Amino acid sequence: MAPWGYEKDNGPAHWHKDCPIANGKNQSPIDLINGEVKYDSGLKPLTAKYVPFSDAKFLNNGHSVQFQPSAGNGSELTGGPLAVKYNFEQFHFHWGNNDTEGSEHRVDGKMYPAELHFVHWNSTNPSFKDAVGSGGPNGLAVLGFFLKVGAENAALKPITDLIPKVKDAGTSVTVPSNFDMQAILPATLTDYYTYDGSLTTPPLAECVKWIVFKQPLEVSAAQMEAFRSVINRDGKPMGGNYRPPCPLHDRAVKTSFK
Ligand SMILES: CC#CCOc1ccc(CNS(N)(=O)=O)cc1
Ligand SMILES: [Zn+2]
Repeated sequence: MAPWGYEKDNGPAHWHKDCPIANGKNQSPIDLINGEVKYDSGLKPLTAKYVPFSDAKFLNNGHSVQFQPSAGNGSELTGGPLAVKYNFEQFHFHWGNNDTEGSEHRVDGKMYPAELHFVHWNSTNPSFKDAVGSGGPNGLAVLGFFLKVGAENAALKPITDLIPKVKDAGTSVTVPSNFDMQAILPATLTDYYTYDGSLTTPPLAECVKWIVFKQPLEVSAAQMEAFRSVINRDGKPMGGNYRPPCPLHDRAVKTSFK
């Protein structure tokens, strides 16, 4: 199979050939249906502490654009549905070629123009790769933020301003060390959906505690256009790099809000 992607000949419908777990019972993303979720008063507030990175790259890996520090720096996620501390690994985006599509998760069938994922790994593992392969839904914790078009996002501007430098697959740039990742997050990490799921890209491992925030972040139309200028490894616009929703099967989606 050609390397996986989102085109007709290598997209989500093909992924099961290399990753049979694609047809598993704990796959992501899903459609978050408000009439079927259950409020859980036991969900604690989430705390994300992101400290400045001295040497981080912003790169085009052919299927997304990704902020990737070279090694751990003590940025961590705790609380919410998580029993232990999780280390920050990377963040990346999924988006569409127009404002009616682009997010991976949906809310009552509604798609947002984009979705931002902050990937973290369970610190009881020796490494990120061990956490992916650790089995069960506590290997990784991914924060999902919907993006909608509105005001310019000043916190993401240092990143969206770098996009022209990583237009082509396989390119990367160094991110200025004064980039403040914490500023991307809302002041309080409240009102989220959480459920046990998987990576939404190969290897599709069912190792993820998903935490998807109800409140979208805003980005400007110009920032959305920057994403839409990114090219994938086939030389085509990368927009459309989202997996469609997967069956919920017998999973529960819990909410931190009523
Ligand atoms: C071992 C291994 C591996 C690959 O690790 C990843 C990590 C994150 C992702 C992105 N997946 S998502 N969209 O669910 O955050 C894909 C592969
Ligand atoms: Zn993702």
